[in-house]
Amino acid sequence: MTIVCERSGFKPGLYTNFYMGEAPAFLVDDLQDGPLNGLELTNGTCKTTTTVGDKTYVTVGADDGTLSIDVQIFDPSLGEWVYPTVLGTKPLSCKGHSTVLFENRILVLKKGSKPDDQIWFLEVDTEYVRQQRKKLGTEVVAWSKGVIGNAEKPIVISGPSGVGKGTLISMLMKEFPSMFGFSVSHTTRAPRDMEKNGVHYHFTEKSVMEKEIKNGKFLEFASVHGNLYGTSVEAVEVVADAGKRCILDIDVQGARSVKASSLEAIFIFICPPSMEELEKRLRDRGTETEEQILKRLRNASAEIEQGKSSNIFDFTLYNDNLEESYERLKKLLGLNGFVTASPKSAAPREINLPMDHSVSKLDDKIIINCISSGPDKESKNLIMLDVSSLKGGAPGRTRGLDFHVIGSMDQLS
Ligand SMILES: Nc1nc2c(ncn2[C@@H]2O[C@H](COP(=O)(O)OP(=O)(O)O)[C@@H](O)[C@H]2O)c(=O)[nH]1
Ligand SMILES: Nc1ncnc2c1ncn2[C@@H]1O[C@H](COP(=O)(O)OP(=O)(O)O)[C@@H](O)[C@H]1O
Repeated sequence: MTIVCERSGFKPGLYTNFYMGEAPAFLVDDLQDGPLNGLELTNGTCKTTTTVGDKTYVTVGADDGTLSIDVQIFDPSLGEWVYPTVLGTKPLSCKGHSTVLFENRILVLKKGSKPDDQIWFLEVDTEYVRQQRKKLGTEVVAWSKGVIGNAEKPIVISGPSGVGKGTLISMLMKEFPSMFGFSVSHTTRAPRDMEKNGVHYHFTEKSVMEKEIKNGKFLEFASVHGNLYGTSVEAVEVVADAGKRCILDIDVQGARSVKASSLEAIFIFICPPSMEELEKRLRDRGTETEEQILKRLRNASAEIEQGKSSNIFDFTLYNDNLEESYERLKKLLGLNGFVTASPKSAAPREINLPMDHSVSKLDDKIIINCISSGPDKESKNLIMLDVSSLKGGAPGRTRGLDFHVIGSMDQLS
């Protein structure tokens, strides 16, 4: 990838942003006659430009916190602005933003935002974006929120209906409430009597779910026993953001999709001691009609076959005696003899970036130059954003970020 920023006094890839009122580093308006036609920029709008290869990405947001950031791409081969398909949840409530190109993504720093919402990545040419571009046949960009620190690997649990997945997961969550969080899936099936929307599932209309699948909301989805089920990117990320380890209860097709995704996870398959016992558990549970029970039993053999023979699963757990199976599950998760149920590692460092800052890239480092003005002095801080061990990315969060203060200076004003 080449970075084309050839204006005089402008170092390639070093400083590709400006904010209305500051000296512009690179004027989009200069690209060609009138390339901003159609952007309708008004006062109070913040825009940045970043050039990647022969394309210019413009991010536009309002500095009054009312608008999210929108993206347009100027493609010189077409000589026109392209409005890309924007995947992922985009950042909201911006009070201005600055950008810098980092490899195949544009790092966006939101001004005046909370520490957990100030770093975002607009992926413009990552593997995921390239795949989606091919699939959708349009220009694609994808948002991914940046997160300081890392999260523990999620746990994917699969197995036939009635084997005891839900029971084992509930036991784990009850014993270790601060350690584990459940990924609440979306489904088009009807809720059971005791099931709560948003807790057990997000019960969703089929047409709505199909539309959301098209919009890239799901990490994986599958048709199971005649209904649609899917794990949204958000379902996994909210658990990780809360510092908990995410548990996914999904079928074998879903497990296969997760295995192929960028989400690193531990895969566990739960097996029944026999088909007779599985049928007994399903019938005794009393949540399905006879027709649904028969359908689930028919699907069970194929699921067990795939669970055992595919290379998806790291562990197979036979759920015969419940207490013993639960102990074995804890053992394979390394939880035996765990006394304090608080695994949280030290809280990641948080930094409140002041409104007045600029961002630049120096070699492989992101440098943030912050200026804070007090009544009688002005402080300047140089902060390095460590991006050397990024993990994840769209679809999902970009993790592994860290801040280091590398210099500060107070000046009397
Ligand atoms: N692929 C996929 N499967 C899911 C998801 N949520 C649940 N499932 C699976 O769908 C199947 C049916 O789930 P459910 O209707 O709750 O019935 P149960 O397994 O008998 O409790 C189970 O195998 C679940 O693991 C999801 O988000 N994605
Ligand atoms: N090891 C076990 N022995 C006997 N019954 C079990 C065992 N594990 C779960 N059950 C029961 O089997 C039924 C199905 O379990 P559930 O957790 O709902 O399965 P799944 O989530 O895999 O569909 C429930 O009534 C549950 O109480």
